[in-house]
Amino acid sequence: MSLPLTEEQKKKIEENRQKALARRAGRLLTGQSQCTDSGSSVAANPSLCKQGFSQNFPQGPSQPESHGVTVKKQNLHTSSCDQRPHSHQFQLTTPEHAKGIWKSQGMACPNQGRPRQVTLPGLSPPLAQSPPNVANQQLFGYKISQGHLQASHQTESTSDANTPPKFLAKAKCSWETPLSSSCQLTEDQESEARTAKPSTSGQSLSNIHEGRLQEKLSTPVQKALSSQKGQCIREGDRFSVKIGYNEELLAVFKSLPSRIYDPTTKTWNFSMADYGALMRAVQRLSTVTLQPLEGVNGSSGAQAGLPSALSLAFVKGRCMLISRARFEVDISYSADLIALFKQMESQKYDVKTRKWNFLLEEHNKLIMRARSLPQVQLEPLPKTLTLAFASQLEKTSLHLTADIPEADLSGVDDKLVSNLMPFQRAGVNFAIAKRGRLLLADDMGLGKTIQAICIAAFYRKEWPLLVVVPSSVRFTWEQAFLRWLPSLRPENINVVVNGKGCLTAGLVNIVSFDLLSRLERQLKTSFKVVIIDESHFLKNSKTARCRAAVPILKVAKRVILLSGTPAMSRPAELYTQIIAVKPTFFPQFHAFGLRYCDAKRLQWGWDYSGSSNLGELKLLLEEAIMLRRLKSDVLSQLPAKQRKMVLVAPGRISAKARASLDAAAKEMTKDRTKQQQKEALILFFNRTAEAKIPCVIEYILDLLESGREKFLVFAHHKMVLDAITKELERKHVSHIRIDGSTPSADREDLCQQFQLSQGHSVAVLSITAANMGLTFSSADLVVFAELFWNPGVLIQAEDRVHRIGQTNSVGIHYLVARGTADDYLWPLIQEKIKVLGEAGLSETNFSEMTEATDYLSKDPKQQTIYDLLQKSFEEDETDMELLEAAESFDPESASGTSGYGSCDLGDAVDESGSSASPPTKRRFEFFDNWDSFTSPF
Ligand SMILES: Nc1ncnc2c1ncn2[C@@H]1O[C@H](COP(=O)(O)OP(=O)(O)OP(=O)(O)O)[C@@H](O)[C@H]1O
Repeated sequence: MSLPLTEEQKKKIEENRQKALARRAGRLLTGQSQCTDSGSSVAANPSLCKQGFSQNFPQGPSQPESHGVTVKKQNLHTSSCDQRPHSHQFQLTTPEHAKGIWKSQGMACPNQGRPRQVTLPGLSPPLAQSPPNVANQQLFGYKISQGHLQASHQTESTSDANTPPKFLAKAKCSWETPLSSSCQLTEDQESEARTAKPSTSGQSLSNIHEGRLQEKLSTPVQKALSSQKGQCIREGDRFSVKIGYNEELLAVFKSLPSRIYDPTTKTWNFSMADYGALMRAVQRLSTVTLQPLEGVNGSSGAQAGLPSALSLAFVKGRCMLISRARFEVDISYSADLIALFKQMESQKYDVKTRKWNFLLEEHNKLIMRARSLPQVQLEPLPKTLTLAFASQLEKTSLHLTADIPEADLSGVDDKLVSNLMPFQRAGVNFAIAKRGRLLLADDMGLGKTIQAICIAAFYRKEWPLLVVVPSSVRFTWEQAFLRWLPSLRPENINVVVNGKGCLTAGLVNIVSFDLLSRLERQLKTSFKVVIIDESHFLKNSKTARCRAAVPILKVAKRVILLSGTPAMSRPAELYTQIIAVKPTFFPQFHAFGLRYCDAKRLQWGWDYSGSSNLGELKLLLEEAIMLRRLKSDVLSQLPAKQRKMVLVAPGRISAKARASLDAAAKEMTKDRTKQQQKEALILFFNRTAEAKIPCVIEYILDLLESGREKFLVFAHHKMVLDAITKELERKHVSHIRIDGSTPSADREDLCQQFQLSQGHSVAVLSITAANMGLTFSSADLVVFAELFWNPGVLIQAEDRVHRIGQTNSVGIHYLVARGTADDYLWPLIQEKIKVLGEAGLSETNFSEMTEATDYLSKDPKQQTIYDLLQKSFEEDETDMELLEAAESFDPESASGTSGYGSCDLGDAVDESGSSASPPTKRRFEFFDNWDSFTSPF
């Protein structure tokens, strides 16, 4: 990417060139007359003439003429192979005619066939043989086009039977004719030859010599018709060669010491030191023509008097950050710049990247000095980076570890502070050091919620607080606030459940992204403290969510963004989150796009979907915006299992489902016979399953949107399993399903399929059919869409993931829907687990590891139901009855207690897939076993 030379530079070059040409012409003519004066032909004393050349002109490689002189292609190169005519008549030989290959004179000369000579008096002999007065000779009255020599003069030729008449008539060649017709010209070439008539008059001596000089500098050797074309391309201080396969050339490549083969581009590249050698070798190859590098002197600028093209080339590049302390310069070769680099104290050359790098503290000095080099344009680091790394830029010595002070959390509830794990405490310190504006991007399950609550609580004086979350976790957030901040009363928390809600009614206001975009107009004053959970939901600036949230964030004093996956596919997704935290960073997206999104201008506009300079982006984010720890970084601080009770949104339960549930609950509290009570209980469970479906689906989709790739979803009712798989199919999410109807033989295969799958994959599993014997250790999250009254079965199901082979801490999410049977099942399960733990039969303590363990209200009606459940489960036959009854649940039936196929039967169903009723005995064996574990008393 070189810029045009300035007028002054051009003028200077032209002056130098003219002087050099004049000097050389003088020397050349002296040499020439010596040759002719001696009265011998070139052949008689070739070395003398050759020497005369070599003293003045670069040997070997063709050179581009970059001094404003038109390049005419002619091979005037002298050669040690003395096949030149021993006369003033210009003669060329045509070897290997059969292949149509035009061998250079520098090659070992062919001797196949007797060379036939065509005399062309109008053409001059080679330069070394030229008489002093050559002005009127048609030295350049032909040109090589695509390796063909084309002449436009009247040709006097000896008659040659092997020369095709057409060629003789039209081409008017002046070389020894080939023995075949391979030298025939195409129509295009003929017309090219016609238009290539030389000016035969008015050519000054200097012009002629200029032309010769150009030839000497820039002309590739005359090649045969089939010569393979290639091109040299400059790449910093190296160059690559773009050409197809050629055996001879490959041998040359392999002989060059600096050779590197790039398998990606399938090209060879070399250091500039080998350029001259390569071009000289190529000149001697008959099968290859290489277009030289623009502006580069192949003999490394060795000719006296000529300005080095390399030193004149305009180079443009930029600085890139490579670590918190160093930056590198990405720029093409410039001798002056290298000299400058070497003056820098902290200079280092990276042999791998072939780039120079320096300490940040030398950045400004380097930029200033580079500005004094007229041929160099070096772009400094962007302002955003210099601001973010200001401390490094100003440093005189290197302190790489950023000291983050311990925050004073004495104003935050002790329950929370004392429960923070060390890395969580460090996260809080980081946030406070960043004045409450950050993107907390810890891996999923590392406890971003507790950290965010702590950070927000540190700024409690600035509340009311706004918490924007995916709608499926609004109530989980409410519970987390209540759990970790006992100083907060439930009435201080306002969960906005619909479009009629008020955004500012509480001290803590929790709202979903979608409701925020509907309600933001309510805001008269801005929130000073805002938490955004799953902030990557804001990745697209055109969405209503983003349009509503970003203005709120820009004016807020504290912005706590939480995301385990801030960008799921490309850096462009980070932009809105970056400006939400630091509105002054990259105020224009385009600047961000150019640097980090590999922005490309296409026909219809700019494409920002790519990525570039990711290392630098990571450094910038980590320095100024983001804190990210992976599970593997803090594994030693994590419990093996992290259970989470997710209170799914009651608002998602339809009015019809709610009515059914209420009716079922009412039925249970009536004074009925034992059998009637059980029937009511069964109906209550079935209606719970039905009611939870929309919340479960919403939660699973939110997990997928949040970047959770692989997880297990356990459910009990066939109706729930069906609804989940149907939705995953609709969304084209890869998944497997194992339920009671899955033959044993297929289960292991499905399990393996899931274990080996890449990307998004969900295992939809029946609690009763897939809770043992299978390993799903490639996932680290288990979601229970439904609760099951036997906690032993739940723990066994959890352990499908938490087992040998699992290297991560495992997340367990229990979806609990308020106003359903879950209200009773959840405390009941915890109670049972507690009993097991006390008896030393379970290490698990749900009560300590989950939020909201005591949300069950003490309503007498509810207490009755709880008691009923507890009593029922203590009876041996209840499992059987529940399963049997649930199996026949048909949501469409009036009673809700009849019909088949709605509940998954676990291992009980006949593996042949028969829909006939499975043998009852076998069906319940499994539960009998589990009762012996879970109900020891
Ligand atoms: N210090 C802690 N003490 C007790 N429990 C904790 C602690 N930190 C996290 N947990 C528990 O770990 C579970 C996961 O935490 P949380 O949901 O905040 O993770 P996350 O990072 O937000 O995950 P995701 O990105 O999946 O939402 C929760 O049940 C939470 O209560």
